[in-house]
Amino acid sequence: MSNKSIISTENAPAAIGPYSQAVKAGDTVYLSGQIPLDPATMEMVTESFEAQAVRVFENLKAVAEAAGGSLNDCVKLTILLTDLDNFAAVNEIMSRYFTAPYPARAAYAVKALPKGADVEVEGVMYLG
Ligand SMILES: C=C(N)C(=O)O
Repeated sequence: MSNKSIISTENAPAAIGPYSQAVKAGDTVYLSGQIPLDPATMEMVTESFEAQAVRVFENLKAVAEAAGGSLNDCVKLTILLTDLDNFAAVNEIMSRYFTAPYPARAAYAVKALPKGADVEVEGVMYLG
C-alpha cells in the first residue's frame, strides 16, 4: 500500500500546472513552490516585493497546515528571486514566519518566475 498522499487546500492558490500543492510521502512533505497568487482571486499580488513575499509565505503556511504541520516543521527551503537586491527583504519577512532552529535553505537569483513573480519559495517538511 502506498504511503503517499496529495495535500490540497483552498487556503492556498490552486496549482497553475500539472502539479499538486504538496505531496506527503511517509513523514516527509514536499511543498510546491509558492508564488504570490491570492488564493481567493488567483490574481498576482503586485504592489511591492514585500507584499509578494508575505503572500508567498502565507501560501506556504496554508499548505504546511493543510499537511498537518506548520512552517516550523520545514527542514529545507528554496527561495528563488528575480533580483538579489531583495535578499535582505526576503530574510526579514521570512523571519516573521519561522523561529530558530531554522530550516536549511538555499537562495538563488533566477531569470524569471511564473506569472511575472519576483519571489517563489518551495519547501520540504518532516513530520516524524
Ligand atoms: C508555481 C509553481 N510551483 C510551478 O509552476 O511549478
